[in-house]
Amino acid sequence: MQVRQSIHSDHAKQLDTEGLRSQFMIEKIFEEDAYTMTYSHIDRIIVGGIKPVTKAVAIGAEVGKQLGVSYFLERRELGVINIGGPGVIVVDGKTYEIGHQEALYVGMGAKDVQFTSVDAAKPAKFYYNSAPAHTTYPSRKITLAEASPQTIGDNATSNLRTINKFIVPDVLPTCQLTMGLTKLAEGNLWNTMPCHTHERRMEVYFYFDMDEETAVFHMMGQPQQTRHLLVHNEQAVISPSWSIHSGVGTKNYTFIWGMVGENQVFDDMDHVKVSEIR
Ligand SMILES: O=C(O)C(=O)C[C@H](O)C(=O)CO
Ligand SMILES: [Zn+2]
Repeated sequence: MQVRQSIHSDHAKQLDTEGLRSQFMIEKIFEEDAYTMTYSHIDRIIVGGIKPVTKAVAIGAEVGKQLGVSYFLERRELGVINIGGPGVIVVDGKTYEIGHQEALYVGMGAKDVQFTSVDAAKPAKFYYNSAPAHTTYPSRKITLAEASPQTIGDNATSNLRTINKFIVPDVLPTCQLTMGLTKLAEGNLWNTMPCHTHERRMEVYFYFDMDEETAVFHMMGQPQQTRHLLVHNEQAVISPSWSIHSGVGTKNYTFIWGMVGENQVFDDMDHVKVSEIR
């Protein structure tokens, strides 16, 4: 498990490229037949990927020890979105078939969660976020059709995109976690511009569906102290509450956003005018 401490905006604005990358980027999300796990002190979100190829993968008791509990989800909830081939998740004996771009919410208290791929030649890639929880809400699969899609932006501003809200209060109850998947239309490059902050929630962006020789310039920092991070395929960025989170790609791409914090109101954003960004 990698641990990232919270970071103050006054500290962040002093950092060079390597400093920014080591604080905010998660460069490797998927490893074959294993899980990865990054624990951020910012709202105590956990971020990672699970890629079973030849065997089932579970987040086992070893993590319970690091979290000070006896198993991973003893005091946590989990959101998973599969960006790979068809997969299966078994939660305490109950089987969920999770296809490409389908999601599973797992409520607090699930003891045994096993991840497998249906076809080793097209392995599932389960990207996940986990947040501290106070009660158990029912585990549930969410399909893309159920994910409350919203198409916004415009070709003229190169930001036409569809936001698929998988894990939001309109779809199912959770303690604090919200997650969704935003897909940019072909020829469109900008996400979340005009940009925003939300002091009440942190957010993690995970970029994927990117070709080898493409990149996203992810914008971060306070609105008048912006910096950028160069992101390649299947890399994630931790965005503290004080930071904008927006990006422009050299080609269209898809990303998963996950939020944890004070409220779950998707539209509760403090928008920043483009003319006011520095
Ligand atoms: O494309 C977008 O705009 C988004 O996906 C926005 C994120 O979901 C977000 O920042 C929510 O606060
Ligand atoms: Zn946001």
